Amino acid sequence: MTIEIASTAKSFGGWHKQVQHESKTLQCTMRFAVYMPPKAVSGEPVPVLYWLSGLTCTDENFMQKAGAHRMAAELGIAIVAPDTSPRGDDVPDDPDGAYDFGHGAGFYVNATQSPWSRHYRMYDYVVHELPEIVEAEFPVTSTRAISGHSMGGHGALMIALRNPDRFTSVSAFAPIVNPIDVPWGQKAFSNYLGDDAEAWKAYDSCVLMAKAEQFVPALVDQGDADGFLNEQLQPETLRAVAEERSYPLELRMQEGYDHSYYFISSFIEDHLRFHSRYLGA
Ligand SMILES: N[C@@H](CCC(=O)N[C@@H](CS)C(=O)NCC(=O)O)C(=O)O
Repeated sequence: MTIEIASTAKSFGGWHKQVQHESKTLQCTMRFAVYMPPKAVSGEPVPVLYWLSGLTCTDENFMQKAGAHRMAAELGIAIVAPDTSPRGDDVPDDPDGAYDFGHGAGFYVNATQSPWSRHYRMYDYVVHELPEIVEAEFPVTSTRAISGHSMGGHGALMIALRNPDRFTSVSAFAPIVNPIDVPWGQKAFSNYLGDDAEAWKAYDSCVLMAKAEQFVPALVDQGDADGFLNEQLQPETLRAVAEERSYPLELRMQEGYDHSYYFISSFIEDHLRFHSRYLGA
């Protein structure tokens, strides 16, 4: 595997790098971002928090706007932020150019429907190819946590619920918890996965949590002034499942916060400290 370092910048004693590579899973050139804390830079392997961003994002939004580097440096945690979809002129996009499907909106699923199935395999990319590259190329351990925002919060919860042995802990900001039941999820899943809604359930956190046999500690923050709260996010549905199953979920409603990175940057320290307890960082 060949990777190319597209940019490097020192940050809080560690390094932020953008990494470009040919993805065999997604059949296109991809870029992801890595933050390496000072501990890793001095040669001691550190655990990794994978961050999955929301609609319209690239590898840049979280790294530039969340203010996570200071705490990751202090705790000795690496952060890896992939792009949110396959990219490039050969990768089909929403025919109307909508922001909630296609480029920037891979929804972390493996598409089964034409023309999406050739490139849109973000589930396999995040679960398998990305950690393989990161663990081969950087001074990290194979101890992993996962977090994300909105569509990426859906991705983080769903991936942790499906892979409890691969992640020590999961957290999310304003996640889409029940995509099979809300417009963003229904549009994406019907196109990527087809009309049979049974197939969608494999990617729905509420469905997965209801039948989970192994628990991954979970923290979710949700702003109550988030414009997407009632139509798209509906975290109370996940709370009800967690209570029913005695799942270790802490769901915090945060008064006055919206859907933006101002909200994420206000609570990212709590999320990093939460993960560090399980990562053994
Ligand atoms: N209408 C908005 C909806 C998309 C949106 O709110 N995206 C969130 C994730 S769901 C985001 O993180 N946007 C990028 C940013 O704030 O940097 C847009 O086009 O930006």
